[in-house]
Amino acid sequence: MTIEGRDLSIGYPDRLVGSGLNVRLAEGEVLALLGPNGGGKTTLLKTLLGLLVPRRGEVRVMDKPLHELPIAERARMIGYVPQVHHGTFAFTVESVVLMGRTAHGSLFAAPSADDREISMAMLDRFGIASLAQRAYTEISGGERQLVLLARALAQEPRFIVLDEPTASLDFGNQGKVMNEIRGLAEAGLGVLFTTHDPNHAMRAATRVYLLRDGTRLAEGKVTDVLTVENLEALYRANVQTLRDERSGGVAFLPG
Ligand SMILES: Nc1ncnc2c1ncn2[C@@H]1O[C@H](COP(=O)(O)OP(=O)(O)OP(=O)(O)O)[C@@H](O)[C@H]1O
Repeated sequence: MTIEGRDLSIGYPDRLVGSGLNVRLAEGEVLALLGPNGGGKTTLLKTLLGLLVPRRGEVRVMDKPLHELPIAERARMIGYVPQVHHGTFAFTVESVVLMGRTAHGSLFAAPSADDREISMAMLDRFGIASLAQRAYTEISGGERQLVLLARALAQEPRFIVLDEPTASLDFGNQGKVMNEIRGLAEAGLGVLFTTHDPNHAMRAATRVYLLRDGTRLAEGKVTDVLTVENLEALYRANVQTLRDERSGGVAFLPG
């Protein structure tokens, strides 16, 4: 099963952001999308999710046009973790996660015991079960990011799309989320995430897609594409590497 964007032109009513984009995400793989600020990553994600209409080309899920899939089926198929937001209404954290379960029942039905159990298990998975009865508007940015992750997983989708999932997280939680992403792919989900840290792509992704000015700069296996040359071209900045003598692993440093 795949999500596929074919020959996509992406953008907003008054602005073309990118064109000629072909993206494919299969179950069981992790695709990392990297690129400079304003390069089009979020616009591409939203187009693949059907939140923005492509100006050209099409998005297909399971080889059917995305727009032909009923909304409820889309919700069961694809989970989305947007860039962290503040929230307007003071829902409890548990209620926010339970919203992920509406993909599996009626929007207006009361949550079942199963829904509550799954939601609490997801909060526990990210070490934030103690926040369940707190107001979503009164927790930290990093905590909100973990709640949104828990909500997307409570949805039990086949694909999960994450926009900068580690942006507000502390060092420990960044590692936890990277491990979680790998675990999800091992469990058979297809995962697409954006990041500003090539090291996170190195840790968690099977493939990477480099996007600059709405154009694909390179795409392929992590070890082939994450090179100093490609990263310097992507960010128009100097990049250095640190090599660990024992493991042979490489880390990238900006500047
Ligand atoms: N709602 C909008 N209407 C018009 N233009 C927009 C809108 N949102 C973003 N843009 C523009 O589209 C371009 C791509 O933005 P996008 O958010 O996709 O970039 P990004 O790669 O996700 O950036 P960042 O890394 O800073 O989050 C930018 O030039 C941005 O100013």
